[in-house]
Amino acid sequence: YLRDTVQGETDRRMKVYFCGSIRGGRDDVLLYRKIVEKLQSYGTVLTEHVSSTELSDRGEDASAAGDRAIHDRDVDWLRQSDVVVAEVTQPSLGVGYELGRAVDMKKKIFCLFRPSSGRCLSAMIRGADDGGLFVVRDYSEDELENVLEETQGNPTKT
Ligand SMILES: O=c1[nH]c(=O)n([C@H]2C[C@H](O)[C@@H](COP(=O)(O)O)O2)cc1CO
Repeated sequence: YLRDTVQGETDRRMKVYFCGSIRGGRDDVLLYRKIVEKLQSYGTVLTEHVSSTELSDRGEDASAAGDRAIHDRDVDWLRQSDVVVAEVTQPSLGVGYELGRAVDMKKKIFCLFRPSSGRCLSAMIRGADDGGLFVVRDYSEDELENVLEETQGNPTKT
């Protein structure tokens, strides 16, 4: 039952903050979709919009809310979250910023990177892996199902 509840709190679902590139580029949006669907079997994903194919690299409607509103809402969600899961293959300033803030908040962080992209992950992300609260996991697309199930780095195991 630990799967969809927070340890010691059987009355509420785990809150997951998912990070993925938006203005940094939407190349991996279908992968974000798959990750978010999987995470939704573990708990509530606060940032489901990140995985929406409707959302372009312009981001959410900034005219209605403004970038400040997006920022403040997201930092608030980050604070509320039990775990942060980030797909970090597509470089994104916003994702890097969220991860830095999350480290400061001492959140449990799980980063997923695909070496098959040919990219080399930022040292500020790979180098933040401490084998404890901050874990970076290299994976390939066909491993996606298993990677979130694994004990080591599994966001649902505390
Ligand atoms: O419209 C938005 N809504 C939003 O929630 N974000 C947050 C969530 C994503 O994990 C992250 C993406 O940052 P960026 O847009 O710099 O790639 O920032 C970012 C934007 C646009 O920057």
